[in-house]
Amino acid sequence: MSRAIELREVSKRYGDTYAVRRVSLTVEPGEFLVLLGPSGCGKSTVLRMIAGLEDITEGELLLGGEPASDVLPRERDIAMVFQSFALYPSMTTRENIAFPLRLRDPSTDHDDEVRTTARMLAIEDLLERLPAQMSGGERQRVAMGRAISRRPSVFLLDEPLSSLDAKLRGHLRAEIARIVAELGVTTVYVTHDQAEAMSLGDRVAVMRDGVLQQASPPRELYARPANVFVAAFVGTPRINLLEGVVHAPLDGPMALDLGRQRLCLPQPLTTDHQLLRIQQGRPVIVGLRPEAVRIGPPSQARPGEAAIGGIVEHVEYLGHEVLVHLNTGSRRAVVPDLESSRPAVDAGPARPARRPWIDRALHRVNSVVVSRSSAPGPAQQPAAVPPERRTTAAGDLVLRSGPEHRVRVGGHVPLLVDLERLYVFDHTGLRICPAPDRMPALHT
Ligand SMILES: Nc1ncnc2c1ncn2[C@@H]1O[C@H](COP(=O)(O)OP(=O)(O)OP(=O)(O)O)[C@@H](O)[C@H]1O
Repeated sequence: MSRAIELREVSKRYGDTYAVRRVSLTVEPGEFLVLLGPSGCGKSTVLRMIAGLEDITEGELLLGGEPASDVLPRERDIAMVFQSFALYPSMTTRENIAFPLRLRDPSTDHDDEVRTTARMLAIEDLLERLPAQMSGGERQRVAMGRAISRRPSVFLLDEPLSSLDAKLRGHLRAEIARIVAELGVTTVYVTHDQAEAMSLGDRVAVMRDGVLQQASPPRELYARPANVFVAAFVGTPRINLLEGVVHAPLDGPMALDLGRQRLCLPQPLTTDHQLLRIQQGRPVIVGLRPEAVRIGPPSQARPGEAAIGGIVEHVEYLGHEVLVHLNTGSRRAVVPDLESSRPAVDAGPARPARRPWIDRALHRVNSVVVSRSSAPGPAQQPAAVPPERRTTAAGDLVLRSGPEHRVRVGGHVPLLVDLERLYVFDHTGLRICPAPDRMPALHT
């Protein structure tokens, strides 16, 4: 039987510091929920509170609809697997898997249950081995076997794959998805690896600094991130985030100023774009996923695409695709918490400050583009990101392209931006385009 897990306004405080703040979240019976976030955001603490290994400072936990905050860990019918495979070194696989069963019922022979579990995990040929005689991946399978052998109603996994190499991680990830689906048990899985989270979870709950940011199915998380942090944490390469200013004159087309270039919003305006009008003159963060920008001249623009230009700074050939790093003369918006935990994707080796040829080339691009769209004056420069956090790294935009595109470092390329895939976040980081499902009240 699997049970629902419900956290109601749950907080955890260590001394004066909150590790988890007012998290409310329900995991439905049989659901696979992934807790995702950077190191130190409180994921493991949430898991440990569900398991009863940490007391809840404020709020309430319910298991299967029953208050459980004060229930002893061993009475919660929960199994947990940690990053480090907690196996008894002197016990064989068979004995390790049988151990929790023997604890519950010492008088019975549990061989059938052990065999069923071993078959499910494809470790039947390891039953007589000791942990020291197995690889990391095999040991982690045995640890899972031990956790699931007594068929818990809730299964908690804390970064179970993080100490394994990439190939094994990919393989075991698929195995975990299969096993959990087969068991049909309510599962909470902690990771800081967004690809792992997106591929495993029925829903992914993103945390930052102890606070739950959004809990949604993976597709929704990617397509409709609630805020700039979620947008940036999910997706590889990371979404391009640029400082911008909304330009919405009463008598002309609306646009987003990106420093030296401007994205003109296509007419007639979509409802989402119309709603940006109230941000006139305000600094915003413009988000463009790498697949929302393509190389192409203005003459090839499809409806809904806007033309800009950029200088190629770095090209990553990945075989099936090419990532092109460009300098468009915009400023990258920096999202605190992300920069240290997840480095900008494959931006290549650290480079010195902008090279002279880039300045010359940018001057050429900008003199063309700016003449089309009167550059914003200093008063219009966005202040969304404090100057001390602004990055001086060259290259502000990454686009994903087919391997057939051959671009030259230092070359100027025309770009087409799909404005149907445009994201805009306000100065607090909340998504305002596409408009949020629940619009905030207007303050007059
Ligand atoms: N026993 C403790 N005493 C004091 N602070 C703690 C304790 N345990 C955790 N913390 C703090 O609580 C915060 C959340 O920790 P937690 O382990 O839940 O984060 P996490 O998201 O799981 O990180 P990681 O991915 O690195 O494991 C961190 O700032 C951590 O330093």
